[in-house]
Amino acid sequence: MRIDVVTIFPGYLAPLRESLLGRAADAGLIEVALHDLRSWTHDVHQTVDDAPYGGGPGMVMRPQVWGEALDAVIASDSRPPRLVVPAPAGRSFTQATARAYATEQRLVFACGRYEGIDQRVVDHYSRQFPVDEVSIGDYVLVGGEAAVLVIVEAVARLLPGVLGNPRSAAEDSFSDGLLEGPAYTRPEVWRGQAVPEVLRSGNHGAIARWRRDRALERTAKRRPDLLAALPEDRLDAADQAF
Ligand SMILES: Oc1ccccc1-c1ccno1
Repeated sequence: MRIDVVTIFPGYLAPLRESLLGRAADAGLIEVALHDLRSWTHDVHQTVDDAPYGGGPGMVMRPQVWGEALDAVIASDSRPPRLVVPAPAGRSFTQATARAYATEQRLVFACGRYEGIDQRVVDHYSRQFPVDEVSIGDYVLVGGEAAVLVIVEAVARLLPGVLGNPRSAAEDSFSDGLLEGPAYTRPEVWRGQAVPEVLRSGNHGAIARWRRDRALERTAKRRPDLLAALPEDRLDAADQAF
């Protein structure tokens, strides 16, 4: 997978070259290219924003600069892109979105700052490629760069060969629509708290049931919306207690 990120703060995306993602890039599983939006400005101040039409606070990022940048970046590789624009008003980015993005040949991220990017940029490219405005949560950031770090990590870890143990991605939270339950490791007792007996029993059936119950319990308590959204056939008779 090829990932391009257009931003006025390329340094913010340096973590994409670290650890898991760094190893994935070194193994050729993902190819990450960072592009400084200001490279496509033509004035001495490298202006990327302007006052919003209709007035109001803040500044809006100019369509001309974004158009030249995205034209150049998209043309730099033959793989068809999905353009992803992190935005507080975007559709929620979920594990399902991450799974869908993991099947793409190429993701091009446009990092907006200030009050966002002139809407005509999204409208223009939507006529040529799939374009998603996505939100990583109900809060406001200063720019899209942090959201790109979150999205790229959630997607890259699903790519074959990126995680050491492929079962991790298959069994982590949300993979079965539920939150993961509690996890334990040695020592058996820590500050007077013992690891639940069942986990040390070696009874794999009982362990699987206990883990399912803890996941259902935690999901019912913390994210009842996820439980309500589960298709009927995903809950068996033993699950009905939740
Ligand atoms: O708050 C933002 C500002 C710019 C770009 C993205 C965001 C955002 C907030 C939540 N998800 O994305």
